[in-house]
Amino acid sequence: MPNVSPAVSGGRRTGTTPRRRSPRRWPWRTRTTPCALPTRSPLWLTSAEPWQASPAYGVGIYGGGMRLLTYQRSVAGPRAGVEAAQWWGRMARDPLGTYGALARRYGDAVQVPFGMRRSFFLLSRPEHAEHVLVANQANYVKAFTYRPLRVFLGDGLLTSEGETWRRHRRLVQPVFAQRHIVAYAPQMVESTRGAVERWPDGVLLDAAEQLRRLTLDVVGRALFGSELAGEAARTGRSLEALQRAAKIGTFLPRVAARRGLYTRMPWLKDGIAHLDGMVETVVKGSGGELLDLLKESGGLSEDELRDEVLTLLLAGHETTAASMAWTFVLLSRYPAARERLEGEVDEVLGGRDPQADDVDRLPWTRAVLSEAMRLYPPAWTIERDAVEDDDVAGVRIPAGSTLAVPPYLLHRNAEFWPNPEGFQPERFMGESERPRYAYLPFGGGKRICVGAGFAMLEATLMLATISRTHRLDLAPGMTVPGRAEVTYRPAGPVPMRVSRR
Ligand code: HEM
Repeated sequence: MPNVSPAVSGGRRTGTTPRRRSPRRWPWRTRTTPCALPTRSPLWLTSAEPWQASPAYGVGIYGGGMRLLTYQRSVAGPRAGVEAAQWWGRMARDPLGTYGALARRYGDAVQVPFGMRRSFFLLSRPEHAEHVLVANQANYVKAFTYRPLRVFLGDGLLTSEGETWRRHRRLVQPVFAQRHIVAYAPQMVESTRGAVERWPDGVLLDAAEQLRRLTLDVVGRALFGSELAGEAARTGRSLEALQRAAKIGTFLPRVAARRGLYTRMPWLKDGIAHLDGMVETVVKGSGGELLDLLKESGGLSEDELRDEVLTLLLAGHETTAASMAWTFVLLSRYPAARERLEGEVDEVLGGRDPQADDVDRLPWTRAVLSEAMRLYPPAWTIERDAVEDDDVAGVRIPAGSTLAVPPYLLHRNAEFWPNPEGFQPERFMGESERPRYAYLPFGGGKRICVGAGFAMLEATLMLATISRTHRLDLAPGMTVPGRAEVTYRPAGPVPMRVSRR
């Protein structure tokens, strides 16, 4: 983030002119050349090729000296200098809230200057997402915001690029093919049934913790043949630390090694040591199908194998746990949707636990999950850096810019989602006229979530298995705030009363 410090200039009172408070001005702002077109005017937004018409200028203090910075402004947004710096300050504290505020103030495409002549673009229309993630995906790499995560996940699928990413993806993808993942269904149901039977009737439990434990158990057993449920509480805390570090690290310069992060965030060390230990245990274990495949491929070095195992363990349980927690919170708030869900589960399953081929016969159950992921997408933002200049559905993007296409904003764009804040699973029943990229909980293009099919199967089976016998009710008077870091999840414990149906 640029180091911009405000200064104040005031005029001395002369003669007998009545005392008037002179407006305080930022000195560089008085010298700023305004855009030829006002950035917030509708004219500006409808101009045929606005970026050709006028660059925007900003002056700020960078690297100790005052410099004039030019930004090719193609869409509305805060001005370079203090105004942009204030937004960056907000973003560091509350990224999701600030993205929402920027979109409300400036519209579906927002440009926020940062650093030396670079810009961040916040794009929240389906055609933006389609262009960046699919149509011209070759022009985009994972954004610099993934840099702190990369320090820990290294060459794992989530954070690698280029030939390394292609090699890993070719290895891992076959394990997640539809015909393969149905074989994990019995394990998913067995783990869920085991967990649910241990829940004492009528007692308040932390649902977030219980569901994290369950998803870690499923991923550990199904993919790696390891029992990890007992590690869930510590893993949860380690992940909290990792996510916080990833958020803070985005705003630190030169974060390229663990040591650099530990110096600034010593509290991180314990958590990372725990995750490393867990990966070590998994790698040394006898393995599930995925681990065997990764080991036997001969295509991965030892370090790459560890990076991949850690990536799949983390990406594969935290996201599903968050979406399950949000789903139960919503069901507790919307009893009619819950009754319909229980009715469907009772009718289709007739008193037994579900199997993989029941999933197609549980449309309302799947719609409930899809709607929960619309309102609370665990991967709430997707970010890329542009390699070359581009034109994203009318927004001119200079090379080196960073772009965010946040599912959180796309999923709440009122143009495509009437009553965007309402929980209405019926939106997902039957065909829809919506553009394909108005909904992208699993991303899109070549970097689409490799575990999407696994996650949907797991979540549907879990929800049906739990709802067949149990109900979860949010403790009276509880509100559940979210925390958006790498994932968007409940900010703390989610106390819910478990009762047998
Ligand atoms: C509800 C659950 C899940 C959600 C919402 C989710 C969401 C996402 C999204 C949006 C991406 C794309 C990120 C980007 O383009 O920058 C992604 C990537 C990925 N996800 Fe998931 N995910 C879920 C579950 C899983 C599961 C169960 C696994 C594995 C067991 C998994 C493994 C991965 C991996 C390895 C990547 C990186 C893929 C690549 O870049 O090639 N995810 N996920």
